[in-house]
Amino acid sequence: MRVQVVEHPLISHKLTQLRRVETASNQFRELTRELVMLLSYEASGSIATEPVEIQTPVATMTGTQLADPKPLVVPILRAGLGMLDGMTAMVPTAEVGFLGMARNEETLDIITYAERLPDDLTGRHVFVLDPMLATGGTLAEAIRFLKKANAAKITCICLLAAPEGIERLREKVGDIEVELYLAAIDEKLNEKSYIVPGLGDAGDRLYGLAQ
Ligand SMILES: O=P(O)(O)OC[C@H]1O[C@H](OP(=O)(O)OP(=O)(O)O)[C@H](O)[C@@H]1O
Ligand SMILES: O=c1cc[nH]c(=O)[nH]1
Ligand SMILES: [Mg+2]
Repeated sequence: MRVQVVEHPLISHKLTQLRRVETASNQFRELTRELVMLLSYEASGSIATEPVEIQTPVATMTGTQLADPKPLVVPILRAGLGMLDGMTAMVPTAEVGFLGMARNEETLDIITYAERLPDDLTGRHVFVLDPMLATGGTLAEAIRFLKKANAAKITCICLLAAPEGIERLREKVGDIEVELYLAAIDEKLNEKSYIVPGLGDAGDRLYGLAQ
């Protein structure tokens, strides 16, 4: 698994604003959208393209377009939904599938309450969106679904990760090609498996209420 922290002054600035406890939900949503647009520029660097003949007002030329099969973007509900808009703005041909997952805050078990993915992902490049990689349980379970459907390549975009979660994910993903793009790797998990210093519960901060 390849892990890349995307370093850029705008990402650092916006992430710092996002972390602040006083940042309200509407601002949190806008910052999330902007951060995903910046991260997706790097994360989509290996997306497949093909040549296309076009006519400009002056001449014909061979240009470039995103190739088929179309990339699939999969936000993990709830919090990943806050990243969808920024991603589809940047990757206009993308199709969208959904995974609804919640971690039981006592046992840390993952409950999958919604799954709307194509049955067959053979040859498809899948982008998974979830702002937080804490213990790694949620992302590992999402990758298991995508592997089962035969995805060719999986690129995960997260805002924050804990080192413990990255290690767990590394052990779990096995032989499939997985990339992980992040705005930052934080210090650790606390006793409730929240990322420290983190930004709190991303879903609650985006949508303003508890599950
Ligand atoms: O790495 P893990 O330990 O599995 O934790 C990370 C998960 O926790 C959060 O979702 P949550 O379960 O709070 O659901 P929500 O998005 O509905 O708030 C977050 O968005 C990840 O999906
Ligand atoms: O810090 C954390 C850990 C899990 N889920 C979150 O939203 N935040
Ligand atoms: Mg939550």
